[in-house]
Amino acid sequence: MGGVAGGLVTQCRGVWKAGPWSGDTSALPERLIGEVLDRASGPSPGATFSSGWCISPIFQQATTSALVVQIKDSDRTDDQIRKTAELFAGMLGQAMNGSQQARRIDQLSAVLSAAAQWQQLDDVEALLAKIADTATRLLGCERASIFLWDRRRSKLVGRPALGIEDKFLEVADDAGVVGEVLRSGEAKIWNAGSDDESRVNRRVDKTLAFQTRSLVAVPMSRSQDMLRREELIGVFEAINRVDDDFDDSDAALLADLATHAAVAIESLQTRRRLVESRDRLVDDAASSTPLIGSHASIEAVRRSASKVAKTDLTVLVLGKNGTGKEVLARNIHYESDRRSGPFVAVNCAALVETLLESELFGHEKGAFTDAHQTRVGKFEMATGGTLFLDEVGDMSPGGQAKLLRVLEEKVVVRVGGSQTIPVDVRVIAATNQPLEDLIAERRFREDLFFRLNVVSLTLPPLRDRGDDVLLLADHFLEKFCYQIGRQVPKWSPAAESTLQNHMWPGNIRELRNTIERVCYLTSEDLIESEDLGIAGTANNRLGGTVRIDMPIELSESTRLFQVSHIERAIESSGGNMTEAASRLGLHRSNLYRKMRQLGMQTSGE
Ligand SMILES: Nc1ncnc2c1ncn2[C@@H]1O[C@H](COP(=O)(O)OP(=O)(O)OP(=O)(O)O)[C@@H](O)[C@H]1O
Repeated sequence: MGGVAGGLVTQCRGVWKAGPWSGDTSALPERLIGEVLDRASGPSPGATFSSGWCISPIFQQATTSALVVQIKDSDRTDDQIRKTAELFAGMLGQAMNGSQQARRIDQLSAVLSAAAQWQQLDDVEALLAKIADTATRLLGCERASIFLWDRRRSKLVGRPALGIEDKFLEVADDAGVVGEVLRSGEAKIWNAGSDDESRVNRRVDKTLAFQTRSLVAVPMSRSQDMLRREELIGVFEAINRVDDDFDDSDAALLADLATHAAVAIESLQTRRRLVESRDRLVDDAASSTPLIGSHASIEAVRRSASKVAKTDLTVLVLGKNGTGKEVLARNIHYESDRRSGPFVAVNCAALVETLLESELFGHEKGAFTDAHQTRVGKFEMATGGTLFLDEVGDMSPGGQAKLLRVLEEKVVVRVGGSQTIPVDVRVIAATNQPLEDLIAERRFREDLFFRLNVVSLTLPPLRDRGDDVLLLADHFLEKFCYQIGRQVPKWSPAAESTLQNHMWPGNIRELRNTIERVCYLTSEDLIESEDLGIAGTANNRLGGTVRIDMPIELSESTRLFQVSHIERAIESSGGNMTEAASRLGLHRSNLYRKMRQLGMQTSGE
């Protein structure tokens, strides 16, 4: 074309920049270029000649450029020069658009792959550091920082702290460029030299011994709508682009990162809150079933339970009714790695044979007449946790065969279904019956016994636990008094010796029920022996009436009578529920139902 200087000129935030450029740039006709571009319209505007320059505009998605050539001593006609300039401008525009698009695609895929990695982190500090790291790399800048908004204190808390180890930086939420972003909900760019110096919070630079030359900051929000202030969670800032000033394409890239970063931060915080509240619930549940007792036999059981808790072995807990088999099973569960999973208890004796199968393994809709809905069984419910099978010795032969299969294959098939469902469950079984005798009588499968009896723990009867009776009595007294808001009374020496001398055929459950009754029915500061209402005391309930200090309604006294009557039957049957039920003229499962109706504690619930 005969030009002596020329090349590409691009407008960057109001300033013209030449590059690539051949020749001297000092004479760049900035005003003329601006005028030509202001006038130009359409996708391929023609070239303009003026004052010895040929200017051919190039419009792209994000930037405005022009091919600019100084014309001197050309032997070509104006028309030839114009056509050539337009041809080159068109080609350049296409090439630039293509490379811009390719760069954008590269950036977006880098953002997506970074965001996928962020989702896997479960530590907030590590996540923020990783996000800042990604931004620094993708924007080619020196630092990136996330300012989380502490609305209550009107502060923006910078994390990670712009390069200072183990510290964080706090600024007022209306200061500097980040403050502007928070106020407007819009991206802001600041470049030294071309932008107003007073916009930058230099106090931060001083604190960090750092020199900010350029920065871009975008809002971070839970919603796509950045103007919804209530959804803003902070500001994402990148500082000092290494090779250039920041421009709109950097702001767009940072905004993409900010969208994904906000989602990752929010979901991690939600996950953390959920985990914290779950842990609190688990801790509450664990502390609500303490294994009280310091007798040597209990200490030994406690030690073995702690050891076995760390494994996934099946445990068989042996002991008479009410000795605390379920409490021990819960303790093993809460000491194990499965503690955040469910603890599901099933009383095998409380269910008739036909129901037990569907209770344990679930059933499909229509499997039998009453199966109106598909129902998940206890095995499935306990997945990830522990299944406590109480009174396993009372299981029917059919139930035993199915249980054995599940323990061996670790899959269940719902009643009426054909699909096998994998279950990851630790089984703790318990019984008050001598399983060896049941095996000899062919009432319990030997192979199932060996499956269950991998580790066995035996709980002694309460009468063999010495001073544990008093420890447990104090524990229950405090618990029930707390429940009804009553000052904790004291035991008279005679009451203490009655507690210690009683045989406790119903074991800890009987003790618990006795103390509960005492708490509700007496009001004195001192509990006398006869208040206990147990066999051998002057005014016991076996011999006559329970002493009641407080006036109570007829329905309540009827309930108490029934409770007392059932307890008496259980006690005099030595805790054997089948025998107690037959003494009361009830089927065993009906006795359990009645006990539940009366608010009595039955195990396996
Ligand atoms: N060591 C203990 N510390 C505190 N409370 C206990 C302890 N052992 C048992 N209990 C309480 O005694 C009652 C009976 O305990 P649990 O149900 O665990 O006995 P069990 O042996 O499983 O009874 P069953 O044989 O009838 O199923 C419950 O109220 C339980 O909270």
